[in-house]
Amino acid sequence: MTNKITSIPIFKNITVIGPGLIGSSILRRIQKDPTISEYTVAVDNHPEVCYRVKKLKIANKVSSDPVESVKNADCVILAIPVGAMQEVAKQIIPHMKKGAILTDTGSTKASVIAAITPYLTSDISFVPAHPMAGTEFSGPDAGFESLFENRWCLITPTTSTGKESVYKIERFWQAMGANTRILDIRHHDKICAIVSHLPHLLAFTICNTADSLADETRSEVLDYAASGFRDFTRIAASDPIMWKDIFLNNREAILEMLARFTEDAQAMAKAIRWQDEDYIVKTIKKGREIRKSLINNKQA
Ligand SMILES: NC(=O)c1ccc[n+]([C@@H]2O[C@H](COP(=O)([O-])OP(=O)(O)OC[C@H]3O[C@@H](n4cnc5c(N)ncnc54)[C@H](O)[C@@H]3O)[C@@H](O)[C@H]2O)c1
Ligand SMILES: O=C(O)C(=O)C[C@]1(C(=O)O)C=C[C@@H](O)C=C1
Repeated sequence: MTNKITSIPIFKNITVIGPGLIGSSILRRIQKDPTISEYTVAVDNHPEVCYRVKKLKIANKVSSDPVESVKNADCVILAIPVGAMQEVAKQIIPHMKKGAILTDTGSTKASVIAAITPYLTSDISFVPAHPMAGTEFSGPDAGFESLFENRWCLITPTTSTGKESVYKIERFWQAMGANTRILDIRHHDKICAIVSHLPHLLAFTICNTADSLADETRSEVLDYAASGFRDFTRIAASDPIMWKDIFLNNREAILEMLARFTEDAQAMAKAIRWQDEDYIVKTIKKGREIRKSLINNKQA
């Protein structure tokens, strides 16, 4: 059965490969707004994910066969870990419909583009995209239809991405509730290294540092964790496969941002050692300003 619509949908058939947190949130939004797509197929290589998506009734069809599932799609969305993009793209592109759009939600862009481009044919337009929204949870039960509401979706076209397909993917993400922005590929990876990848690296590391403390101190960390440490543990609870893939696929930008951060942390250490009050207060004030502007931009 297809979704009931009252106006021409952006896409007739959408196939989502990887209906986890991001993919299932997309499917839920389409279910709520059938002007996005008339018919949806969800594909996953984990039987338990297929089982849950069927139970949740968030797609018209659920399958474990990517090749069969892309044949009728006008738009195929890869919502899988960035390290799995190449293998899946290689498998599906030869079976996609002429004129169809291939897009993704991956957190790194240069590596995903490099992985997919060799398999593209002239009749498939690839529109790389990255919704800047998520949580520390993963899997189909973690998704929700308002996940992308008022968040940014960054689109990084390549030199061969058609203008018309970029426009369609922009409309698609706007229908998801997001604001869209076109960004240069390398610039995207640099920005995400500082606003997303480095904070996760710090969160994973601080939890490991706390865990490697002496036994009695470690148990106290857990007993008395105030909100500072607790906030780090939220993002440190994120999926290991997804984050291993992100770190290995945006190496240069992450290492550059980590080096800059290390220099700044050293400067702060020096200020504490020499009791440089001005430097310490100036640094803290900058943090407060950033928090205020996030709240003003409705991103906090
Ligand atoms: N979680 C976030 O906050 C967030 C935000 C924005 C973008 N992203 C990106 O979106 C993508 C999906 O992230 P997520 O959080 O939804 O992950 P998730 O783990 O919740 O879902 C990924 C799904 O892909 C499936 N999968 C993995 N390999 C597959 C394959 N070869 N074939 C078919 N299915 C496969 C998994 O079984 C899983 O159901 C990733 O590239 C991630 O970097 C994540
Ligand atoms: O909000 C969170 O918990 C997230 O981890 C979401 C988050 C982020 O770092 O902001 C994670 C990865 C993305 O690619 C985009 C968004």
